[in-house]
This record gives sequence, structure tokens and C-alpha cells, in this order.
Amino acid sequence: MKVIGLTGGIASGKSTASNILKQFGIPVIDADIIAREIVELGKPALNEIKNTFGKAVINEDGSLNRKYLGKIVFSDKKQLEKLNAIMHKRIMEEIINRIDMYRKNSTYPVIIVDAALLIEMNMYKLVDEVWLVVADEKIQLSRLMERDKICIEDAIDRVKAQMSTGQKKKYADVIINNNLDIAYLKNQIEKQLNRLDP
Ligand SMILES: CC(C)(COP(=O)(O)OP(=O)(O)OC[C@H]1O[C@@H](n2cnc3c(N)ncnc32)[C@H](O)[C@@H]1O)[C@@H](O)C(=O)NCCC(=O)NCCS
Ligand SMILES: Nc1ncnc2c1ncn2[C@@H]1O[C@H](COP(=O)(O)OP(=O)(O)OP(=O)(O)O)[C@@H](O)[C@H]1O
Repeated sequence: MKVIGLTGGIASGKSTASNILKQFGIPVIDADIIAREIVELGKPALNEIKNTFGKAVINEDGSLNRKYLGKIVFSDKKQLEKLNAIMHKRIMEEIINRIDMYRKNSTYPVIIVDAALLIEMNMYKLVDEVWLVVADEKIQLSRLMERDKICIEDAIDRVKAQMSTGQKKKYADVIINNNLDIAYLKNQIEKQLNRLDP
């Protein structure tokens, strides 16, 4: 079984690529979903976040106010580091567990780990190949503003909170260009799958 790490900057198109891969019947381990599970009500990470950032980041029903926490951490590197210290070891542990489960119990020829911070968190070492989804920065920013309904300043903050695409390219085995339409994205993914499992 080949484990593919799918990564790319924010709003580059990883989730869109993941959805295409799922349509081909390929299992996807999604780091964003795991990150949300870790901070569900009653989970220890949520308590640590409350102790670190204060009650203001918690909604009235006790859940995490993601929008507000995002505002804090994506505009201040020190705050982001504090959040990463709470989250990343837990996300990584869960991803390793899930990869192990697939390796032991499944006959899938290919599985995907979809993680924005695959390289930043050194998780590229856990996978057999790194696929990097890229889109020109202008396209990335406009898709991000449109999807998250945020202004250009907030969009730039979020892009800057991550390693640059140029740096990420050094770790990539495959570059997937997502500057054009979904059909173009799908076509590149199909070609890569055919290479792995003809
Ligand atoms: C700060 C939080 C609460 C904001 O939540 P929100 O719902 O607004 O955004 P969401 O979780 O959907 O993330 C959107 C995108 O932001 C980027 N992003 C998320 N966390 C980080 C981070 N720590 N550093 C840089 N970029 C990040 C990713 O590209 C991600 O896909 C949330 O992103 C979070 O808990 N982040 C820490 C966990 C993490 O590192 N996740 C990424 C795992 S690879
Ligand atoms: N080829 C495309 N053409 C037009 N819109 C696209 C294309 N690919 C992705 N999008 C849109 O751009 C936005 C960002 O894509 P997506 O959510 O897949 O990015 P992502 O890399 O998963 O982002 P994040 O890091 O925030 O999770 C979405 O609204 C998506 O529908």
C-alpha cells in the first residue's frame, strides 16, 4: 500500500482534490477533521485552549469559537505557536494511528493523508510520496476570500502563517496545478493514480 501525503497552501484546493480522490474510492485521512475532533466538547485540548487563550475563545454552549481563535492566532505568530503546541502532537498521533490501521487491516493500493501542514509538521516523513497542490497566489487569495468571506488582509495573514509554496516544492514528489478548472485538476489526479496502480 502507498501512502500519499496531499498538501498545499490554504485554499490551494486540497479538499477539492481529496473529494475527487474519494470519488475514485480512495480512503482519505483528513487532518482538518481530526483537528476538529480533538477540540470537541469535553476533550482535554479544548480545556488547554481555554486556559491558554481565555474564556473569550469559548462560545456560550462551551464549544470552541473557531472564528475568534483564528483571528487571534493568524495575526500573531507567538499565539499560533501556543495553539500548535496544544494541537500538533495530538493531530500527529491520530494520523499515525490511522495510517497504521490501514497498513495492518486493508487491501487498498493507495490511501491519502490530506494535511495543510504536512511539511511544517514533518509528517512528510510518514508518507511514501508528497503531492503538492499549487495555485498562483492571486487565485489562492481570491478563492480564500470568497470561500471564507474574509477580507484581503485576513486572507494574506492566513497565507503568511504557512510555509511558502516555493519552500514546499522542495519536498514535493508531484506538483498538481490547480490554476484552471476542476476538470483539469481531476485529469492530473487520474494520471497520478494510473501511474501508481495501472
Ligand atoms: C485556528 C482554527 C481554530 C481556525 O479554525 P477555522 O474553522 O477558521 O479554520 P480551519 O480549521 O477550517 O482551517 C482552515 C485552514 O487554515 C489553515 N490552518 C489551520 N491551522 C493552521 C496552523 N496551525 N498554521 C497554519 N495554517 C493553519 C489550513 O490551511 C486549514 O486548512 C483552526 O484552524 C485550528 O484549530 N488550527 C490548529 C490545528 C491545525 O494546525 N490544523 C492544521 C492541521 S494540518
Ligand atoms: N479548480 C478550481 N476552480 C474553481 N474553484 C476552485 C478550484 N479548486 C478549488 N476551488 C475552490 O476554492 C476554494 C478553496 O479550495 P479547497 O477548500 O479545496 O482548498 P484547501 O486547500 O482544502 O483549503 P484549506 O487549506 O483551507 O483547507 C473552495 O471554495 C473551492 O471550491
